[in-house]
This record gives sequence, C-alpha cells and structure tokens, in this order.
Amino acid sequence: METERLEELLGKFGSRRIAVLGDYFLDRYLVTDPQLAEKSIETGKTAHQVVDIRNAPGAAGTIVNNLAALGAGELFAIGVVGDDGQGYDLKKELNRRGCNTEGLIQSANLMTPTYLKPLNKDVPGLEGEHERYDTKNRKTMTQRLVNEALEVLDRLLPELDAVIVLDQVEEENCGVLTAETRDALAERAENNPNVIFYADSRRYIHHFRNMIIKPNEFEAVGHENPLPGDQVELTQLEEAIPRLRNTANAPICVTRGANGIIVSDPELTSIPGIKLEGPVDTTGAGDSVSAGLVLTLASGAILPEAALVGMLVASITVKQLGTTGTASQEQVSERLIMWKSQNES
Ligand SMILES: Nc1ncnc2c1ncn2[C@@H]1O[C@H](COP(=O)(O)OP(=O)(O)OP(=O)(O)O)[C@@H](O)[C@H]1O
Ligand SMILES: O=C(O)C(=O)C[C@H](O)[C@H](O)CO
Repeated sequence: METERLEELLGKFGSRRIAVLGDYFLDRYLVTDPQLAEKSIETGKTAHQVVDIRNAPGAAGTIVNNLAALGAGELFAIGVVGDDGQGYDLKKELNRRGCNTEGLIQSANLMTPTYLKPLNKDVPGLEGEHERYDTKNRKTMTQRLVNEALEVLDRLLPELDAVIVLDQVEEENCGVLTAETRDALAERAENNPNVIFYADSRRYIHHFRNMIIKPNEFEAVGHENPLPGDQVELTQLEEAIPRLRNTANAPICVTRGANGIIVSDPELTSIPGIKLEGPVDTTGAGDSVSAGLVLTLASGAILPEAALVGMLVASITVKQLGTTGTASQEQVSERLIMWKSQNES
C-alpha cells in the first residue's frame, strides 16, 4: 500500500459510525507497591497495598478503545452489564472516549464482567501481573435482555457503517451473544448488505453466519489449546479458509501472531507481520486488529488493505506492555513505512 492510499483511507475514519455489540468487561488494574506490603494480623498473609487504580474498557470495550484512538467518527456500545460500581466505571471510561453508551443495558440481576488485575508497579508487562480475579455471570442470559440489545441495534442500523460483534464469554449462552443472538445477527447481516458485519469470538467463531469472521490460526484449523510456540502451517490454512468461507457464507480473516494475517477475499492473500524487537504484550491484540480492519473497510478499502491496517494497529499495541494499548493515525502511518522497508529488503 502506498502512503497516499493510507492517508486517503485514514481521512475517512472521522466520519464513520460504528456499533460494537458484545461482551463489555471492565479491566481494573490495581497497581501495588511491593515496598509498602504489609502482613495481615488476622491471616498472616500479605496485604498488598494499592497505590493507583486504572480502569479501562475491556473485551468489546478494547475494540471501542482502539476505534476511538484511531479517530472513528461515532461509536455506539451495545451490550448488557450489571447495575453496580464496575458498570458505572465502565460506562464512565467509554464515555470519556466519546462512545455513546445508551445501548449498554444495565441489569440488577447481573454483575458487570470484570478482569481484576493486581500488578507490581516495579515489574513492567505481563510478568508484573499477579493472579487475576474474574467476575463473570454464569447464568443463561435472559431473552428479554437479548431483545433489548437487538432493539438498540435495529434503531441504530440505518445510520451505521459497520457492526463489530465481540463474543468474549466462553460459558455457553451466558454472555449477550447467545445462540438466538447469533441467529438474529445473521438475519440482520443478510438484510443489511450496505452495513459491514464482522465477528470475533473466543469459543464460538464457527457458529457465526453471513458476516466476516476473524478466527486466529488455531481456531481456523480447529487446534484447541495451543501451546506457546505452536504454529499452523500455511498450507493447512490455505486448505481450511475456503471451507470456513463456505460455512460462514462470508469472508474470513485469520490472525497469525507475528506472521500477520491471511484473508480470503477477493482472493486468498497473506499480509506478512512486522518484525518487532524486544518483548511484546499480546493482550487484546486481536481486538486491535478488529478495530483497525473494520474502520478501514468501512472507509472504502478492500479486505487485504483493511487487514494490513489492522495488522499495523496491532503491531503498535503489542509494544505497549502491561496494558491493552491503542494506536493513533500518525503511528499507523509510521508503521506502514517500517512494514514497507522490511518487505522491500
Ligand atoms: N510477536 C508479534 N510481533 C508482531 N506482531 C504481533 C505479534 N504478536 C501479535 N502481533 C500482531 O497482533 C495480531 C493479532 O495477534 P494474534 O494472532 O496473536 O491474535 P488473536 O489470537 O487474534 O487475538 P487475541 O488473542 O487477542 O484474541 C497479529 O495479526 C499481529 O498483527
Ligand atoms: O482474557 C484475557 O486474558 C484478558 O486479559 C482480557 C483483557 O483484559 C481484555 O479485556 C481483552 O480485550
């Protein structure tokens, strides 16, 4: 891609309207100072001392975060959270990023899904994170709440350029993306060909229909529980992608970690990754790809161009250690130059 083409696409980001429908989590980082650690008189265990609290939108919120940093025009959050302090903090953080949260339905019967991440302020990156505490709902999502979320989507659809679906909750039907929601979305996607529909899912990516799907390389070939260092052969992906495309009835984007991304349309195209020096933190890397890719596609790009931008965005965010990072348009432009120099030499 030429710099001028990238600038042309970036120039349209500010007028795009995108809804992110899915599982909104609160990422709550408790920054502890080990020098201040105390011992509990009652239990004898360490009482870690929190010196700072950082709240960030997680899961579907990570996509919003990335879209906002890339300068997307209007953002709409659609999902279901609890009527609690975490829900308040999550909405506050989304609003701070300019995201409309009227479609984030609050229910007193749910807890706001939260990743509570205590960390050691003196150890950067993932290594500094303590054990994590997750708050998740383990009851089936009610159809009433699903319907409310779909009503919000239906009201917004005529004005939208794209809908990004993010299915984070692995417990079946316990998040907003239940089997019924998936069917309803497949129907919306079919009936609204002018709106881009795109889905990513931790566990159920193979169940989405009529919309672009983004499995990673392991999910694409059905390799469950990959070990660090595992890779999938290119030939295996080349065989799997046409099959996936048939089943999904829509284009496929497969993320391959440091090796970049492969897309199915208009023809099978591999976008090499960027070679990066030093440590990376891939938390939320897939969400960065989704934000960059869909915003670029909604700005008039073809899929390989959009995937390249998604890859560039993720290559910036993985270098931000200990946080689910974001990228600005300026950083994306710089990264394109780096990618071109690596691929031309
Ligand atoms: N080591 C790395 N070096 C360069 N880029 C990387 C590296 N790891 C990840 N990326 C970038 O992040 C993107 C997504 O990575 P990966 O395939 O690991 O994510 P995913 O499995 O889709 O996401 P997630 O784990 O967040 O669901 C890659 O396509 C690439 O752009
Ligand atoms: O699931 C994990 O491992 C995460 O850490 C999730 C992140 O906190 C984040 O919410 C993903 O966007």
